[in-house]
Amino acid sequence: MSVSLRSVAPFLRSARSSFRQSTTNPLVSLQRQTRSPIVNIARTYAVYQRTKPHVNIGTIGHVDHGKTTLSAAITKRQAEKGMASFLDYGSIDKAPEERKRGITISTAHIEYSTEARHYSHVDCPGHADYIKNMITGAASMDGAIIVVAASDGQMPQTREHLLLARQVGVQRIVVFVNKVDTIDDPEMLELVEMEMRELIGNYGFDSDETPVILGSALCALDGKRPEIGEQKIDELMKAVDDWIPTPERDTDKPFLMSVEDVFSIAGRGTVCSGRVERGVLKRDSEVELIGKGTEVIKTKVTDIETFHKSCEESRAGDNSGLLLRGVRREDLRRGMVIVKPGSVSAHSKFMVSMYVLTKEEGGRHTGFHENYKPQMYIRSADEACALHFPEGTEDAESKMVMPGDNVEMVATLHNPNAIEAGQRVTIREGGRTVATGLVTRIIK
Ligand SMILES: Nc1nc2c(ncn2[C@@H]2O[C@H](COP(=O)(O)OP(=O)(O)OP(=O)(O)O)[C@@H](O)[C@H]2O)c(=O)[nH]1
Ligand SMILES: [Mg+2]
Repeated sequence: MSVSLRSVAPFLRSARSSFRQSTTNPLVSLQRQTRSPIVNIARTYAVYQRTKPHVNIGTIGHVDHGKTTLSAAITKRQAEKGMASFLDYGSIDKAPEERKRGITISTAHIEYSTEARHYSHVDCPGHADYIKNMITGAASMDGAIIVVAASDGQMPQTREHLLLARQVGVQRIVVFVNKVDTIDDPEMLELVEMEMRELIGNYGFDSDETPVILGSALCALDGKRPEIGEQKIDELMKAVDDWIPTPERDTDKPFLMSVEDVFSIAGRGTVCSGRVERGVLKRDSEVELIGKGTEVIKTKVTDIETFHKSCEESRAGDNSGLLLRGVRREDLRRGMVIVKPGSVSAHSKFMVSMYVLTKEEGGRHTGFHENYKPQMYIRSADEACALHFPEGTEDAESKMVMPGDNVEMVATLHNPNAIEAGQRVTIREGGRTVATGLVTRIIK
């Protein structure tokens, strides 16, 4: 009995590539095309640092509190240690120019290292841009530095950014209380720190253990008053190294493959092909199939083929075909997921934070109302859905969502599917992308 999965491979490949094209997220591809000089410098530099664990972080916080100044100061300090290229304020704050070219890149991507790790750092210029970048996936953050000016204390965007960081799955943050050069009264500084600890606690971050560093980004950048300048940048980077965990590698997570195609091979059984999103699966492992209504199908993977060869295991990033024991072809369809038992369940109702594309970005020309019914693309699934305003929204009946808006809505799927908080989705209608979204909370 040795009919190879290879016989279906050519078909499998073409099916997959055409699917890819149809679901390529326009935001992501735009982002790829937009190469700023900063990114290129950073790339050249990054080559030397492959050996260190990589972490994505960024500066967030209220307008004018010193995010860009701090970002520049970090590169200056790390450059002095031979672990970055110095980027001055002007080269980081290129955002307005970049903004004209594409919709995602209104943030500068900066790279540097510490002794311990390699960082990609995003300096988020403004509120709306930050939200858009987080939702569209242009900026992914494993941790964040929240900047708050001692002269102002916490402001509306300090709170909104904390909330959004939490919603997109950031578990730990470090607080930098900036502009302490403008404050003479030590009690005032203590108060700012206390208030910040309380605030971050309200948003679910650890109020006691979270490091809070008090310093001046401007002094660090200008090489003045080292006790509140460069020394504080060193303390900040130490805190970031110690407090923000290195993200779990995809291969360490529970196995998940999204089904793109299903075949039956005479004499062998049913094969599902797709790209392995995370985890590692060994041959003869038990798995569950999720996405056929609320039913969970339990089965076993009796053979694995990756890159046209039968193999012992399939890992994150592989395109694999999995031979499933005792499952009928009719029970399977594209969009279902094959997962490690118990790791994922199907849901039909959840909150989704969306960025609605403008006409120029290829989106709708007009707004939409309550009970809007587009298609939702979730991994390889294409599901009918309905969007409603959250309960208690004022004037929900007449309210409109306009192109360019950020909005959080309740999505209801016609067919339940494997959904997790942090999952990115695409909202499409009549073959074009209308919005990109991020699942923030499961309801049902
Ligand atoms: N006195 C003092 N001024 C500072 C310090 N850090 C930044 N500034 C000043 O504060 C202003 C705003 O700084 P930015 O770094 O542009 O602030 P930002 O948070 O990036 O602002 P947006 O990107 O517009 O949200 C600038 O004039 C800086 O020179 C500091 O430590 N002390
Ligand atoms: Mg800025």
